[in-house]
Amino acid sequence: MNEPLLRVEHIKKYFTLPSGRLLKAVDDLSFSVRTGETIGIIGESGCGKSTLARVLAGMITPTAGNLYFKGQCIPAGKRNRNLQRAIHLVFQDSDSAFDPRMSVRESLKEALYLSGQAQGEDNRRIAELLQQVGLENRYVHAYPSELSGGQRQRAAIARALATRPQLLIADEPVASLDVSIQAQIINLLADLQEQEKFSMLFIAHDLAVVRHISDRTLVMLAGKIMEIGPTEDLFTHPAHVYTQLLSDSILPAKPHKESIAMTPHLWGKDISAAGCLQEIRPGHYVRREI
Ligand SMILES: Nc1ncnc2c1ncn2[C@@H]1O[C@H](COP(=O)(O)OP(=O)(O)OP(=O)(O)O)[C@@H](O)[C@H]1O
Repeated sequence: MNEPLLRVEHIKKYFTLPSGRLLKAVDDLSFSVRTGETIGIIGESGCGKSTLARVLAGMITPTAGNLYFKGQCIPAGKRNRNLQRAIHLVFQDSDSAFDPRMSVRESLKEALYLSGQAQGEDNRRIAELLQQVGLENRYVHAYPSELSGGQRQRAAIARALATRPQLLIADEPVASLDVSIQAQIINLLADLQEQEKFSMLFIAHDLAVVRHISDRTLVMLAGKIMEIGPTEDLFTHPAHVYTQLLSDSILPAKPHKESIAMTPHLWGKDISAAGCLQEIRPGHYVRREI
């Protein structure tokens, strides 16, 4: 069997809060990302999606666990430039993703430089990137504040593409955009993935979008995987009670802070507690109590 692009093995990320309490934001996650596939990651606010994204993108060091990129172990906190180029994160808030003092051209140039691409090629490559993301060339000298939210997100995607990533992690990439623009950006990401053949982790609260764009879907609760499987199978026959609640929209997409800690205890027992993932259908795993 082919080695997956990325193998995530028993990754944990714990934070020590000022009160001294240990917050298990990501708690022993294991899964693989295959070349060219999109995995949607869903789960209510605070379940650890962004923390997982930041660990995978090398922005924070995991408390424990291992990552393997194309079979090679990536030592925690020791990411080289090749890997930084290979895994790229696109945030929800494209505003803060840019240096406000740098024009679109300067940001793209910097990304090309950091990814070690030939400098004489800059102008051609920048024009090509802007065209790929549907941003008119006249915006090349614009500053982030001069762009609309949708244009800024296109520029952020162009910058991600500049490094020719093999894995793009999109963390709520359309959440801050007008509804009318959201579909454009989603379709853009899907088209680019088709062209460039990168793998994608797509984090979103909007289940319809995840269902539309993902080959497989991973459901998180309290830092753990509750269910992972082929998207259509998972949405049509959700096997974990939490997935059923999410897909029936019984749980609000963005719950109040107080309800976050409540959810695992909805039925008087902790549905995210111990247990292990069991395969119920080919490639479809569900957390079951031991
Ligand atoms: N640097 C940090 N220090 C302490 N706690 C943190 C830190 N970063 C995240 N957390 C906590 O870890 C938990 C998971 O946060 P995370 O942002 O990963 O959730 P999320 O599922 O992405 O939420 P959302 O959907 O609202 O973006 C939350 O309780 C959050 O408050």
